[in-house]
Amino acid sequence: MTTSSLKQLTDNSLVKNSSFINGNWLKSSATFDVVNPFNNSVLTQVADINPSDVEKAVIAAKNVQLAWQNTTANERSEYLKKWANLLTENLEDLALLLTLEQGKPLAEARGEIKYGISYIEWFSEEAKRVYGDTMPALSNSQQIIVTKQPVGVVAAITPWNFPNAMITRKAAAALAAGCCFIVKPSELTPLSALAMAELSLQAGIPNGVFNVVVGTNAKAIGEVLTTHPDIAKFSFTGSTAVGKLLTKQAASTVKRVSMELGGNAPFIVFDDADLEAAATGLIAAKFRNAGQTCVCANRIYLAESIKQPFLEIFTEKLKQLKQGNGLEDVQLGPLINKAAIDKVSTLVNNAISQGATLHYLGEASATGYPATILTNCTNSMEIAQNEIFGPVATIFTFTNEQEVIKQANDTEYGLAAYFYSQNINRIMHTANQLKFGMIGINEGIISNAAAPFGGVKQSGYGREGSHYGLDDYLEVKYLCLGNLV
Ligand SMILES: NC(=O)c1ccc[n+]([C@@H]2O[C@H](COP(=O)([O-])OP(=O)(O)OC[C@H]3O[C@@H](n4cnc5c(N)ncnc54)[C@H](O)[C@@H]3O)[C@@H](O)[C@H]2O)c1
Ligand SMILES: N[C@@H](CC=O)C(=O)O
Repeated sequence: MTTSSLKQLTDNSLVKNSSFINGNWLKSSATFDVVNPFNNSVLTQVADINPSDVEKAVIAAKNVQLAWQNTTANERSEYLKKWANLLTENLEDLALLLTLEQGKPLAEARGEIKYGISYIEWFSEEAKRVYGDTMPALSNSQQIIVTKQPVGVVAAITPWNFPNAMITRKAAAALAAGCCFIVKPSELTPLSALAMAELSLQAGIPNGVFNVVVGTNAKAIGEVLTTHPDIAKFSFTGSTAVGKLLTKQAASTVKRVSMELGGNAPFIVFDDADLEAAATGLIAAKFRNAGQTCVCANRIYLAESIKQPFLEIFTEKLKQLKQGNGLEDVQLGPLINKAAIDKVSTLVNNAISQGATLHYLGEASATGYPATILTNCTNSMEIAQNEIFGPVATIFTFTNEQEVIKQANDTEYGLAAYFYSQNINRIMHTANQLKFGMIGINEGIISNAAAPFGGVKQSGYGREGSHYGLDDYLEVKYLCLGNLV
């Protein structure tokens, strides 16, 4: 399967070319190109929403908010299940679309669609478990009752690196809680979001409950979504720089805000680790999505005594990864665009000029970046303090536990961290001291719908997935029942 065209889809009605508002496809005279990052060919054109039309989505969501929140939890659960089932029935087409617009290997794209569906399935069940509370009152004539209510209309902005799952992780929780939802996906990957909209229509989700606005003027669209008084909550996944800006904007109407931002994950291999397992975990944590993942291992700390044997195992594994067109039998796809390649290239060149050693350089396609291992890295290098977002493994060494924990925490980010050890005392001590929202212990892949995903420090706040994932979409309401006799 190598022709790289949307014609390969079994059901071409999944290819939609305009924003989805109130159950309708909103045309616009202006369009933008959606490009396949592997060969830079234009896949299709999509209507570029005029930012003044974004308010139509807000009005549509507001108009139906009360009716949606008054459906029963079971009814919302059924809608979500139908949507999930339709995504499952169309898994192959959705994966193909995702690879074509984003570049990741087809097997990974299938994995992302299943991962995205798992959030819809998860929250279709959690919808039924929005429990309240009662508390002992200070007087026998009063009773304290706590209920939970949907916050209201939710707006979201999502990135290109997970065009499906970063949307379902928010939308499914919002819809389950009883909130109507508007999302602006990345302009680089709008087709996956629009296909999900088509399937929401087929699932019978009422008009106005799920809306998708697509356009290139992210700043202006973002301004509407972060400042409109009829939007109660704003949820963002993307870079820390943009997250800071949007947080400020949302403050003007004191919106509830969730921020899923960038990461700079340390990956520590202690001298008592199972080296084979650690190398396998590192391949997954570092090279998934060609290193374009917020939870990617960004700094790899090896105990000095196991550095050589570990590097031998790791390098051998890395040599097995083939890079190229995501539709062929490869494990590494292209980077998203030329700017991404240039950024990675600059970080690597600067690291080498600052003393890092080029230990391994793989082969790359024209639009990819070669799988790379740099040794002799130090925390003061630019590459250690920035998200690399590419297939480059940077190796640091350490000689004692306290030193490596200090180095691992030496970052403004706090999303994910990983370490490998077989000593339970060391495991608990290290896990407790790492200042990150998620810790992989002897595990390189930590994301799943049952677990709370999110960061601390400048990686943001709020949690997605798990039973915690509903909290951001619910208001706690206290009822004081008085004058009881
Ligand atoms: N913590 C998480 O769960 C998580 C998940 C995925 C990606 N990320 C992060 O996302 C980043 C990569 O994605 P990206 O390059 O798309 O990030 P980005 O911040 O550049 O863009 C994310 C989204 O914001 C929009 N945007 C950009 N500028 C805007 C503005 N001024 N106003 C309103 N919207 C604006 C973009 O169009 C896109 O839809 C990385 O930093 C990665 O770590 C975090
Ligand atoms: N890869 C993350 C999202 C960040 O890029 C995930 O595992 O959900």
